[in-house]
Amino acid sequence: MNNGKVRIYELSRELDLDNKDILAICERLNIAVKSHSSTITESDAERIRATAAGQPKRSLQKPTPKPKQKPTLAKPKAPNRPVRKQQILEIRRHQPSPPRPPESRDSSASPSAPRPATDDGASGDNLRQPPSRPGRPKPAIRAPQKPVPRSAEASPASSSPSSPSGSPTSSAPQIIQPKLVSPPSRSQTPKPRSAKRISGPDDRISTEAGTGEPKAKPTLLKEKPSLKPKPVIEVRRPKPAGTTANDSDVDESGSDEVNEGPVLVGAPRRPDVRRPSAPTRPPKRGKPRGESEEEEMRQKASKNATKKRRAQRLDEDEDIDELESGLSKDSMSTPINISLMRPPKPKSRQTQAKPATVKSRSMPSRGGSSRNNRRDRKVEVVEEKPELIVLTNGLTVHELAQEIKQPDTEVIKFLFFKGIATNINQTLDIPTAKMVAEAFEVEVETAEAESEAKKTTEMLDDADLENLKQRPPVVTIMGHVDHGKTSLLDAIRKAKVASGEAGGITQHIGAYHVDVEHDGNKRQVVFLDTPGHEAFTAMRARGTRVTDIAVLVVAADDGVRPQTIEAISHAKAAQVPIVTAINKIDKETASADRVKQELMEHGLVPEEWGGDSIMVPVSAITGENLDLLLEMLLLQAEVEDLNANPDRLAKGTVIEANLDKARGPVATLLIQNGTLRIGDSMVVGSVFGKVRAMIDDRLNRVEAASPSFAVEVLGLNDVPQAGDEFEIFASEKEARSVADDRATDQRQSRIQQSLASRRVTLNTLSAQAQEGELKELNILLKADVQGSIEAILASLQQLPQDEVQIRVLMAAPGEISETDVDLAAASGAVIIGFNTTLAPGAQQASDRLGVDIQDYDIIYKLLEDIEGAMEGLLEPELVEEDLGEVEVRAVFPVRKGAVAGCYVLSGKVTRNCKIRVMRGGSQVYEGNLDSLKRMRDDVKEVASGFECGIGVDKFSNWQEGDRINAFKMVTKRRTLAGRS
Ligand SMILES: Nc1nc2c(ncn2[C@@H]2O[C@H](COP(=O)(O)OP(=O)(O)OP(=O)(O)O)[C@@H](O)[C@H]2O)c(=O)[nH]1
Repeated sequence: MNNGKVRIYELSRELDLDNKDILAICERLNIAVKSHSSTITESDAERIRATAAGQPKRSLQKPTPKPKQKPTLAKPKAPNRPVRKQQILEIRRHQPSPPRPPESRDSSASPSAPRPATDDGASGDNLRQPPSRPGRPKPAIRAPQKPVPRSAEASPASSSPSSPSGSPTSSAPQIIQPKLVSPPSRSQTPKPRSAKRISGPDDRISTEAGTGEPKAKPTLLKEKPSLKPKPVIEVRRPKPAGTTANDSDVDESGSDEVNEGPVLVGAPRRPDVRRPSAPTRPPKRGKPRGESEEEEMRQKASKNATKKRRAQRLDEDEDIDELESGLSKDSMSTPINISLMRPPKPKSRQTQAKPATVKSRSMPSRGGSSRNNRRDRKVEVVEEKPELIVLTNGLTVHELAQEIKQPDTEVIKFLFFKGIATNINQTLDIPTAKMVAEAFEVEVETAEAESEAKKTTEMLDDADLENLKQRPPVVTIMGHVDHGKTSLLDAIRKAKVASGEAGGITQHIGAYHVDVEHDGNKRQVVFLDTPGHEAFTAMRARGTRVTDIAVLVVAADDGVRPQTIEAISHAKAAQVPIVTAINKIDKETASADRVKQELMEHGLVPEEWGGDSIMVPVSAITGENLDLLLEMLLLQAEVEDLNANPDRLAKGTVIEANLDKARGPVATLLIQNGTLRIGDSMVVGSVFGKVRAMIDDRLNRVEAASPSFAVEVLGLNDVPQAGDEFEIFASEKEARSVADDRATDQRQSRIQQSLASRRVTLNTLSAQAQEGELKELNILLKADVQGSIEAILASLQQLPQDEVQIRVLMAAPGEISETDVDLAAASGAVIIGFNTTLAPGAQQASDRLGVDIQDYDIIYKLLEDIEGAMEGLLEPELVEEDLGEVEVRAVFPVRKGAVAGCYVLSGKVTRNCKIRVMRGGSQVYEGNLDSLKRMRDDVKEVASGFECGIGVDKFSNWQEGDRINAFKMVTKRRTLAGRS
């Protein structure tokens, strides 16, 4: 007290209360003070004393109430600051704790350990208390937060050899033993917690505080890179047990720790950081002491601390890992840019994996890792529709949808609008599939071209490889119209075929061979004489598939023309080499160089100009350079290394086929492998045949035909198709069997094709009609008896058929058979059954082929359905529907004209209906009714017997007595009856 003044802190001492308590009292008494150093008057002091009289002394205060005052106390800054110092100081003084573990670099840890039970509640208080107060156990508060018992526990030190298990308070906290060699008996003391702090920032404080060892810690922390976390973790696990101070546990863990002690010393931190769970363990085992609450608090505190530390550590660890992985900091600092292309880290760390993921997605093609590849695949899955698909066979709607990457429903919908009702399992033939694909802007390439190109090689089996012999090249002449293909072939034939033989060739067999002298040997070249330009795309393409070399004829006076380009494309697609014959060089206007120039634009570069394309200027008329052309063909053939195995059963392709009145089916076959002999059993396409006779291109009857030669063959059961392959079988039986199977397949395929393009059901007739495709309804009628048939047919004839005609494909009594279904499928008909049944297999066939079978037992119902189906095909029409009649009884002029005051005579009148204004029997207006009112209100309609006001925008010349006919236009389905 000075001059009658008293300072708060003096008063608090005097009253043995905390400054804050005094301050609180001051506040209550409205005594203005700022802090504990503020002065008050003696009178105020007296008042405070009086008030404080009934207040518990500081030493007796309980922690609980204090927290409430915290906020109040917070104002005075003083109490807050000293917290740390105070903590440490007091810890030292009062720590009755047992011997400090050697590891306790965290001297700070130790203080917490000794805390007696009475500390529990002190947490709140201690913080508020002035630092200098001795005798207070509070400091423990801090301890619990950082208390990292674990490390201590981990380190055997916690149970110092000197201290018996039972005496936790025996040793002073400062004793920090670096040794890990601790005795088995670990004291139950809470010390271990102090060990936890090792990793906490407080550790450092404590270290500085004076423990000798501690200093090493900070170093360790910084040197983390060298630390290896794993071993530490292993070591630490046992700790908790020891921490809890159960003797038995202690012993076990203790032993472990001893063994691994050295590791702990070296790498104490990591474990703490990495194992957040560790701190929670001790409490469980520590319960025995009955300090569960305190334990929990400490754990909480330590958990938080550990979390923070862990976060720090993780960051640090990451850095370490990065260092370990050899990545420089620089490289890590720029990952954002670089990582877009490649993940910077090989390590699988989630936080980094994510960005890598994103990156790899953005640069799918770069991905080198499997993960990236996976993503690439995903991207492919999500891929957009392809530009081109290759179809080798018919395929189902579903398969096609998948091919063109469209939903099944889209394909079905498209087909439906094309009048083809399908389901996803229905097979589409190639033309239909192509149509669909192209509608979805996907180009279609039938596999024909590809397989054609391969055919020549497919003709060879592995077994042939040992017996391969050179064969003549098969050459096709291609080119634009009138460029001289035929003339060239004729010229060659005339020049090379002995006149006697050539003269004998009066019948065209589609192929012929010429003999050429080449390198002193007699060689052959086989020419396929393909049909004229009208069959260019089809037959020429087919020609290339069996062709070894294509001769491109280009008129020197005309140059490259559209079909020239087309021929080049075909040959290239079939990977057939091209030898160009620049024809008509005898003409004055001929310019071979110009042709070469133009051909270069299409990828054919003449050899003489540095390319690899053979070009020979020829004249079919003068015969100039024909030999050279043949030479070049043989040269090219050598390059192609054309071989076949003549010592096997023949295989090849049909060049031409026709039905000869005298000789029956005749086919010109090109043998592509093996040797064809008289008597061979063959299958051509789906046709069986037994070679009865063979005639070569020079009209000679031959017994055998070797590879690359063409012969006319007699003995087939049917006429095959040009382009069909033929194959010889060892036994006739086998050949017949194969032919039968193929015939069945073909039949099936044909049915499906017709089905796909013509399927009709009663329910889909309308759709087809809308497309303008269906003008007739095909019906296949089966009934119980002939009488029913006649009755039904007579009734059907009654139906008006001026727009849609009924076509009865077949009407017969009997059950509906599988054959009926086939017929219906092939002709796009609906089967109508009347009082009849389905034969076995018919239902399955109809399901399979999508044929609609309607069964009736009442004739009028049958007619109704058919009529309905037909009506569905008729365009709907707009018809006028009367609403009512209105009379104008007054005219009210308005701003824009006039409104008619009306009375509804009959029916009704509605807003926006159409009206026709009649006056004296003639129409004065027809149009829309724009406004309809009743008693000034707009209404939707007015019924008969009521008055209303009618306004029309475009008409106001109303007169009393006008009659208004109200009507509306409606769409009506036209009925056949209505049109008869
Ligand atoms: N001056 C001359 N005219 C030729 C030559 N080659 C063909 N011609 C004539 O060109 C015309 C067409 O000859 P073709 O052999 O019919 O031509 P193409 O290419 O077979 O015709 P298409 O079979 O219709 O495609 C005929 O009038 C031939 O006489 C030639 O080398 N010189």
